[in-house]
Amino acid sequence: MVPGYQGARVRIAVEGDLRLPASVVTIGGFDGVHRGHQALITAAIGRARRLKVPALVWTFDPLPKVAFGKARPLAPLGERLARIAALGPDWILVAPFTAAYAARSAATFLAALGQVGPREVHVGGDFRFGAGQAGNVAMLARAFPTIVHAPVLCAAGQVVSSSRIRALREAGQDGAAAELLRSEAGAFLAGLIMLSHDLQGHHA
Ligand SMILES: Cc1cc2nc3c(=O)[nH]c(=O)nc-3n(C[C@H](O)[C@H](O)[C@H](O)COP(=O)(O)O)c2cc1C
Ligand SMILES: Nc1ncnc2c1ncn2[C@@H]1O[C@H](COP(=O)(O)OP(=O)(O)OP(=O)(O)O)[C@@H](O)[C@H]1O
Repeated sequence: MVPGYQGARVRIAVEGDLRLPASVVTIGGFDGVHRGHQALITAAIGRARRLKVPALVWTFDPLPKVAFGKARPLAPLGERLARIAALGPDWILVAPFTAAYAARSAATFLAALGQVGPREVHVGGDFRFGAGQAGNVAMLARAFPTIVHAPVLCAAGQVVSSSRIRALREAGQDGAAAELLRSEAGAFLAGLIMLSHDLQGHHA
């Protein structure tokens, strides 16, 4: 078996096309799918297995910070999806982050989230949503059971973040950046295999 391959099929949907009666959801741009993201997604998948409902990773394309011209992505969408798929969720939902989407209110976003039946939502404490970033975890928690995760730190005790990885790369510290992005050996390959299964499924 390929290391990291969970044996499950990961399905990809576009927001609006998917309705689920129940799920465990985690949400974010997940740029790079670094070790903090991996821990968050893996925890959400663990809870979904325990609750016997599908695990769904809700992400955005383009990344909001890229759409707002604040940063360039660490990796293209295909790599992001493959790295998420390698962690073994049942669904990856991609929301097209258009200007109209970014203008949606926090309440409108919560209504869309409701369509996938969140039994739990897993995010970090800094998660924001809705026009002007008006929505926060307190608002999310009023709508759905919300689990707020403490940030994963690196060996030096600093928060692992996409911004920090970008800064490390810009400073020529590629090794340190790669360490924060590290995942199980073969996991990226396994994710690609799962995605290709998914594409074959769609074309069958
Ligand atoms: C419906 C919606 C509207 C958003 N509008 C804005 C916005 O106006 N300005 C902004 O900087 N970010 C906006 N965002 C992006 C969020 O602040 C945030 O980046 C996104 O939910 C992903 O979370 P993450 O940054 O923790 O990965 C919006 C997000 C959503 C879901
Ligand atoms: N180190 C971390 N540990 C646990 N959760 C994290 C960590 N970093 C981000 N998250 C969570 O992952 C989700 C996606 O976060 P996001 O894509 O903004 O990552 P980020 O690394 O914080 O990016 P940026 O540096 O651009 O702000 C959010 O719910 C966020 O709180």
